[in-house]
Amino acid sequence: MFVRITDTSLRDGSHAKRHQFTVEEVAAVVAALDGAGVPVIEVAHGDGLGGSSFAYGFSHTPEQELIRTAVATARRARIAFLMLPGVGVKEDITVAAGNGAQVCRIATHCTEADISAQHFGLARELGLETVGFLMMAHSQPPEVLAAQARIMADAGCQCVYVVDSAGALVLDQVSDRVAALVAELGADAQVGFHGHENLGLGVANSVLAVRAGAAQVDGSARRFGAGAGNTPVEAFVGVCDKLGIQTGVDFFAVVDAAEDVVLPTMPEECRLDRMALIMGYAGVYSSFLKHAYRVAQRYQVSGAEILVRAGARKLVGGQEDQLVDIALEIAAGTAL
Ligand SMILES: C[C@H](O)CC(=O)C(=O)O
Ligand SMILES: [Mn+2]
Repeated sequence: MFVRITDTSLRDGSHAKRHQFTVEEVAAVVAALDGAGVPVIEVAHGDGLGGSSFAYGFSHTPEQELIRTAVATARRARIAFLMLPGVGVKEDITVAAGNGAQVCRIATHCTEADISAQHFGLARELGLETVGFLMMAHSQPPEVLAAQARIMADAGCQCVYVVDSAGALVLDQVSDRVAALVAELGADAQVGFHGHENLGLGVANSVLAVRAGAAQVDGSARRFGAGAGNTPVEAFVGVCDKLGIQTGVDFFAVVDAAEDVVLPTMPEECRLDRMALIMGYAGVYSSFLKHAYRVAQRYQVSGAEILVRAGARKLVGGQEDQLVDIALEIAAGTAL
């Protein structure tokens, strides 16, 4: 059994770093992960191409420059980028392809796959490999996700990911969703899994995804990602070795890369603390974490309560501004 790993430290980790990656950091991380045999490395603003903005946070360095750096550094790894239709535009895909990126990952909320069709079409015309992200996958049952995956595959997506954006999926809930996509897509497209650590299940969930038929799995060195971070790629590689699942990644080299190269770029370790746990428990989009801290501080209300209410409202990516509404409600004493 083989699973292809994509490391997303330089994209999902961008949330945890408030999008402040430098060219030097990207070059160092790509060199280390590529040297360890990680086959795909994702580089972009945390919210994908075009994410650098007042709403999501401005990047330190333009993402296309970071992509060029990654492409120039990698010897074996394919460089991937993420884009959310509406945050980025098709021109961003063309520019990234021109900069040498090879894998185009298009993310939509898990009931909105239809907005990805023209982006997959363009990516395939440009000769890019295509991956689709069905975000907030805990919020829909397997059959709904499978139907959405079909829309992406028919539009030219070569691997549809079950994306546990909130780190809310628990064990069999991953297997069931991945299995439903595998049954729906058959030979038309692969299935992938992207986990978050908010309930401490990134590695276990990812193993179950592979056992249910996932051919691609995401992780981040040192868990560097939104919320409590992503599936720790070095631990996942070690567990795969023990289970006889081939990854092509050198365990000792990726452990060194995580500790010696990725960790120094992190503002702090991604923690499984109160806020992160509440995100997993309440089903809140992991990238809301830093926004919730900021809003809680500004309005002097409980960040934990903001997250509980965000979960109850079933907010989706792009609704970051509603965290302010929630904080004002809490400050006004409005009941949930
Ligand atoms: C834009 C999001 O951060 C994509 C992602 O990694 C997720 O939903 O999880
Ligand atoms: Mn993520």
